[in-house]
Amino acid sequence: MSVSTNAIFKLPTVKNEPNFNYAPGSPERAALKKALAELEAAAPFEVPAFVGGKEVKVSGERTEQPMPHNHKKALCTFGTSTPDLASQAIEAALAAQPEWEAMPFNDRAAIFLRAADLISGKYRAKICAATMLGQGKNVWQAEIDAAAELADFFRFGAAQVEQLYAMQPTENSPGVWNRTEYRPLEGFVFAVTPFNFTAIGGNLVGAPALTGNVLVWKPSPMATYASWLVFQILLEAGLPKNVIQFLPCPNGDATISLVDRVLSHRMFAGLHFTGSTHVFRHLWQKIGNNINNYLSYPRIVGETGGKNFQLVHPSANVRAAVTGAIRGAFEYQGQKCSALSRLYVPRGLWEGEGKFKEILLSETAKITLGPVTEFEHFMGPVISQASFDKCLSYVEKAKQAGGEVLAGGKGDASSGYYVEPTIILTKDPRSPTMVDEIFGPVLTVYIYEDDQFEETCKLIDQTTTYALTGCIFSDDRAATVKAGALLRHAAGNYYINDKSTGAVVGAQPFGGARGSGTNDKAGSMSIFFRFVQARSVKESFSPPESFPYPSNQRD
Ligand SMILES: NC(=O)c1ccc[n+]([C@@H]2O[C@H](COP(=O)([O-])OP(=O)(O)OC[C@H]3O[C@@H](n4cnc5c(N)ncnc54)[C@H](O)[C@@H]3O)[C@@H](O)[C@H]2O)c1
Ligand SMILES: N[C@@H](CCC=O)C(=O)O
Repeated sequence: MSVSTNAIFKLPTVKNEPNFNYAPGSPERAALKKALAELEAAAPFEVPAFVGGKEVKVSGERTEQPMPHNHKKALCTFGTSTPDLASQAIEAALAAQPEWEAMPFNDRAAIFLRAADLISGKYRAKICAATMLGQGKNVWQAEIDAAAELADFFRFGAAQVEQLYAMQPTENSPGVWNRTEYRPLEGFVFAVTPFNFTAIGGNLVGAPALTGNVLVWKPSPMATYASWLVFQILLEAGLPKNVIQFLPCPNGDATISLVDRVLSHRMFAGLHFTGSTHVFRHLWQKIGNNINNYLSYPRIVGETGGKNFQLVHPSANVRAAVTGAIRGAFEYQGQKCSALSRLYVPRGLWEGEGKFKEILLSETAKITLGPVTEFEHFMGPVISQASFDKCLSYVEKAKQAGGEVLAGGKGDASSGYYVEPTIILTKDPRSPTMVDEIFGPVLTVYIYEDDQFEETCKLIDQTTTYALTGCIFSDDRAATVKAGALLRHAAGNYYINDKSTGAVVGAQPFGGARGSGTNDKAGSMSIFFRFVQARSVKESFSPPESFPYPSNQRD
């Protein structure tokens, strides 16, 4: 319920956005093909910065966001937002704050509900097409991200903030009314967003804005166009033009200077980050170094890397476990933070006719790689040359560590950044590809002895610094219970007889602990606590008019 001047409103009930399936002949498939053709024909788009309610053409060298499946062609170009522009952006955001935080919640919520409808309706094909061309997703991966998850973040976000605001003190002594007011943070929030999910970019700005915060948004250079579209949709939905400032910037020195300027501002009130662990730690250190400059202690929210596991128990349904492994490791080319990259299989299930290895390899051999515009491919390109090189360098590292390449291991970056779905068998459970986040389609398998199940759980728990996602396939309830306990701290999102990826807003709040982030659970009410400053208000209807207490009276 939300309070306006003359009524208490109740938000409409929200539901997860149903997925389109894009089957041949379906209207959504035709609409998507049309959107892809239109974007390809019109690209490269020029994406400006947006500061103080206006587009700003940034002068100087322009950077391209290439299409990963056809990297000679750019989807968009953008300039380099400078530290001075960042300073202007902060002042513009701060100037917008009083009006935005004073807007009744139901009106803020209505903007995000309307944006969700624009995403799932009018702009569905366009935002999916932009995510496919710019971030190298196939149709299904774009649909579950840019259409469904983004709409879910905005709709569930509104409902979760409504729930948060409804959390009120339960105790009121006679003549007293106690209330809690959830104020936005005093200052601005800085959102630094990753390339791999259009929805995450939207949520990193959307969650703080829903709770009345103003923002400076530095999108990923590799997702600039889709981020710009999300921003345009929010404006069309009625977001006041100066609540979010949009600052595109290439990686490297330019980003470092921009970030330094933003993080040294006295009114910096919160960081909403998703990306790699090392960048997050670096930002945290900078914030620590500036701690004496700030008006308040900034809220630091960061969801970061993973080295996600799948544990197969000897009782497991092998076909289900293989399917979980293939989808978990190779969908979106292993570029989900939740992607599977270390697989533990018991020796008794591994080798032989109809066993795990045979099914895994024969199914993987059916995967085709190709341009995102050819809908039949299960896999597409990785995001960049750097990612391509990283994947192949890890294949070499695995070989040097004694690993055997069972499938893939090669790539071709001549037209798009294609890395084959790669499966490595290792005898060393702490070899580099079992420990480091690669963020590509490289899966390493370790075979454990069937009677070493508990030891293997402990090994999984202690192998990496990450604790993002993990799953177990088991049809033995006692083993499932045992693993659940031994792996309690090894993953923030844990799945039983399901793959390690695919968390849904409202259903599986997302985030990991240890080196994987602050685990503030995107997609749940918890995240909104980080972007409010509660104020407790006590109102006395009959305040006392003399100071002594009864205990002060003489006997
Ligand atoms: N845990 C999660 O929920 C989650 C979700 C998605 C992605 N991720 C993680 O994100 C990573 C992949 O995304 P990415 O490649 O965009 O990550 P990244 O860390 O390279 O970039 C993230 C953001 O930080 C910016 N950035 C890069 N270097 C910077 C620096 N020195 N100073 C300040 N900002 C800098 C980038 O421009 C981008 O906006 C993976 O590690 C993945 O696991 C985690
Ligand atoms: N929420 C997504 C992962 C987002 C990270 O990249 C999943 O659960 O697969």
